[in-house]
Amino acid sequence: MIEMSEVYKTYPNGVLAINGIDIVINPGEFVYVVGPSGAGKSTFIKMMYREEKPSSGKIIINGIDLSTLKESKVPLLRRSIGVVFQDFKLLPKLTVFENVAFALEVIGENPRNIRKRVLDVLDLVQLKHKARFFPNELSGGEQQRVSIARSIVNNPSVMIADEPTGNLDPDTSWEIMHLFEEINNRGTTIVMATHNKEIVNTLKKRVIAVEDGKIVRDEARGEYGIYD
Ligand SMILES: Nc1ncnc2c1ncn2[C@@H]1O[C@H](COP(=O)(O)OP(=O)(O)OP(=O)(O)O)[C@@H](O)[C@H]1O
Repeated sequence: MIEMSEVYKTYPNGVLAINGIDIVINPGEFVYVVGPSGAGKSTFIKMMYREEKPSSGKIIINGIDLSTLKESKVPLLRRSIGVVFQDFKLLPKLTVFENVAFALEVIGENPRNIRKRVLDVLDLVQLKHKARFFPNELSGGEQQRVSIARSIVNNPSVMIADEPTGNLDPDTSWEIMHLFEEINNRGTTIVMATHNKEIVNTLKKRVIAVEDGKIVRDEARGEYGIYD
């Protein structure tokens, strides 16, 4: 479960990015975060994986209180949260297999388990046959599928995605969305910031709209709204 209460965030330059947010996201939900550019969507989701800290308020993820979480415990939190970005963030000098395996190597998993788990998730994203390729040998959609595989290899209960289809063409965006749906159907909670109106209005999910750092709309099967 994700819970925020009375969360505010002011950046060091004085910008008030989050202006009082209260929200509960239950296990297994699929939530879109929408709103105009600069509304605070990225800040909102960055606080969920402790990329940013709130200036005040409480954030609890899977029972972990992020406001009191020590810096040394952040890696532990990140293991229960998969993160996917618009620009994939793959390591260019590592193969597809190595990019995905990396997340398990750092936690000291044994090599046999790593191999099995990595091949399982590459199978899920249909890229097992490209395990030895390097990121620059893949299309954008394939790179995003690798980054999704990497984000779920630890079996996280929560997946956070910031504009995951932002760099992809419409057909590829749909493929990626179907993959997210499949992952969600297996029980993973998904919170996704997106500007993709067509997807939000077609693949109906809970919609949280953020404007000026506040939640202005929260609907069970919502619409994108009138943002660009
Ligand atoms: N690191 C930072 N330091 C200072 N101000 C920031 C920082 N990151 C974001 N901001 C500001 O905080 C506000 C919210 O930004 P945020 O990136 O959360 O918006 P967003 O809704 O994700 O926008 P977009 O849709 O364009 O990605 C904006 O005014 C932005 O300029």
